[in-house]
Amino acid sequence: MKYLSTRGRVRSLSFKDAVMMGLADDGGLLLPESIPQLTPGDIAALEMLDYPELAFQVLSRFVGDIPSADLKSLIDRSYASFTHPDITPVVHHNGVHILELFHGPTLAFKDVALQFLGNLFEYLLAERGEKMNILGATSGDTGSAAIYGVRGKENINIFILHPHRKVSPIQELQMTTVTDPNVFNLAIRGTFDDGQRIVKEIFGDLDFKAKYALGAVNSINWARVLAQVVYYFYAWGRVRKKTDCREICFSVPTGNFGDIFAGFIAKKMGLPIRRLILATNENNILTRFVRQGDYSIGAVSQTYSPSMDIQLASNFERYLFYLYDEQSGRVRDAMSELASTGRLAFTAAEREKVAQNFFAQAVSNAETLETIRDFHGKTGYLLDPHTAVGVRAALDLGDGQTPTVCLATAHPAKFGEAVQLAIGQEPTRPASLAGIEDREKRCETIDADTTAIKNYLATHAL
Ligand SMILES: N[C@@H](CCOP(=O)(O)O)C(=O)O
Repeated sequence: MKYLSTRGRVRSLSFKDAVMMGLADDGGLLLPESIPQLTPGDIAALEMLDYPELAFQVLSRFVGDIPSADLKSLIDRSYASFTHPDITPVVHHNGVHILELFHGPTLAFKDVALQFLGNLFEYLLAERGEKMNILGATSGDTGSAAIYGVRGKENINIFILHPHRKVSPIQELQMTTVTDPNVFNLAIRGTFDDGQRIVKEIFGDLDFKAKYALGAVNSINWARVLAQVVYYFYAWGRVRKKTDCREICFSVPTGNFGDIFAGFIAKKMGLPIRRLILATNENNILTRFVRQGDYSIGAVSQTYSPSMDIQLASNFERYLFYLYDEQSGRVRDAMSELASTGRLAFTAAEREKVAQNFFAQAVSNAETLETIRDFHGKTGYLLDPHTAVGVRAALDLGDGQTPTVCLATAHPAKFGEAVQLAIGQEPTRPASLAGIEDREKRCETIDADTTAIKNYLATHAL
């Protein structure tokens, strides 16, 4: 399996080189040259595998250059830190199937890929005798998951930018209370979009990237998306066992388009996904794209689901590559139009193609709280605000026949304020959060300025 860039100027990379490159050197995002196709028989054979074995079966179709025993061992170690024996269990309430993705060390779906990526980086660096400085941006969940994935690891420093006072208090503490010497938290005076832009600008300076051996943990890194493809297959097997369904829908709360793009890849591989329901909060650029063909960047709003407070979705570029029939020249033109005008428009034929894969809904703050309250009232099950956005969209857009799996992307305890507003009491905290407010903290506040961040990196890099 070889990898190419959406912008067409990087080709024929091995999986390992694609992981190390992170953002493609031509500014695009890396994708496999072809998507492995599974027959119904292949899919049936995956249905009841346990999570690590399933992960091995899915990943090995995309990874051509890591010996099987090593890949298996990386996968096993990555999921050993999860607190649920099923890793990503599916629970069923009131006809809604909920895929719980929050049983990793930082209580969000990001752990599923970032525990693996942390171990993979360690493995590749040891093999190459190299060091790495990871640079990432977070709107709340990627940061702590990435930090936990590499804290204390040799030959890796990690620098995470989060928007100052725009993540939940628990999300902030999960990052800033990790005081291992290789972890650097930077609270930027700006939004997540500023952080993501800065990260891309710095990766785009190829001399700087090479000099400081930069590595990417955001979903610009293909390994992130790939590891997330696995749980779509996992949920399919569990829901099929329960309902004997022939097709399935997924409702995915999304901001950066990475999680739902993983579902799109699963569908391209042959998983019988009838609908991918894209659920946004009031930052509704992706919903406007699906519903009206209007992809125009607005100002970022702060909502009760801060991890999705994003305008410019990174992985949208990967989707454009397929929407434009894999013509990288068209992707290049679109990305430069977006950079200069802040918007993209789509033809009727393109909109029709989008509609074959996606339904979309934007869920307001008030609807988010209402959904947490109603669902809790009816079932006793507590949704976090991001999951509530997805559940609301699923209830409104499901076809009433095909089972819909809602991705539960985070534990409600990460968002105490929203839960308190919805049901009048704080969520019960898992053991990992006990006393988190009292722990030592380390974080610096810095302007959302590329040069300032580069200077910081140059001073603190390995
Ligand atoms: N929602 C994310 C934003 C970064 O997205 P990523 O998937 O590219 O890492 C977060 O919680 O940080």
